[in-house]
Amino acid sequence: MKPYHQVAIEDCGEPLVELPADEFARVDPHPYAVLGAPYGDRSPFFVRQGVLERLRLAQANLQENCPGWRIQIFDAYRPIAVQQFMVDYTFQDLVRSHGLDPATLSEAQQHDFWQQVYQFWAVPNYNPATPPPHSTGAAVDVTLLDASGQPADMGSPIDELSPRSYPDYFAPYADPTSDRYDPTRAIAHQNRQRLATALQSAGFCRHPNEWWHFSIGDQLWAWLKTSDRSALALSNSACANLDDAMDNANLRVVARYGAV
Ligand SMILES: C[C@@H](N)C(=O)N[C@H](C)C(=O)O
Ligand SMILES: [Zn+2]
Repeated sequence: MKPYHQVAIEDCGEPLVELPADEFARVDPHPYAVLGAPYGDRSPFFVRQGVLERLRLAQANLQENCPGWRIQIFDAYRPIAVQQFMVDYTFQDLVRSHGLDPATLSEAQQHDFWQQVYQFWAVPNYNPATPPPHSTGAAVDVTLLDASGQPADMGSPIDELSPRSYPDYFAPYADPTSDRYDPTRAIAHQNRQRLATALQSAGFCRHPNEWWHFSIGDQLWAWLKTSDRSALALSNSACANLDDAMDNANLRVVARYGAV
């Protein structure tokens, strides 16, 4: 259990809709589908209706600051069976990358490797009170394409199990007055900030360990909102939109999207 699983869920019933290919760039072929992840008749490029609207806003925000740049969708909706497949795949891949056989690990080794996996991946939990973020249709893994359509340098690939994935990992190298200044790493930091500014100004929250993972309306989002003291000072208005989904009268926060 993560702390954000304590947040209550009241599914608002918004449908899953496909991210229009003419509006949002996609990573193609889809990296998990290529591995054989069991999507059935669902596409990974679906989100809840309200999340699509916020992504449109995020891309417009991005293009105000960086004309011609686009959000590229790496992953969005993920059935729980796909979450299970990817968690198992990541565990096996990690173990093998250490020259070990997953079938012959000691208990201590298994524990250590699973901890590394779950620092970045959510548990494939079928309990409707604690769904994995992507299984709610509220979470997206995204990066940027620059004005020439090339992937922006973000400093490390999506899904890398390493500290380089932490959003501010390159911040110490980005200050031109510091001895540690490094122009290449500074660009990666700037691009991560561009991405975060675009998404956050549209209402998304970023995963604390992953520069690419953003969500709105799920349990992690609601939990991060309660940690934000300024959010608690919002007026007690009706739940007209996602930002107002917090019930400020008793400081309780409700996630709007359950697993679909
Ligand atoms: C690892 C990454 N692709 C991801 O989506 N992580 C989050 C936390 C998840 O599994 O929901
Ligand atoms: Zn994610």
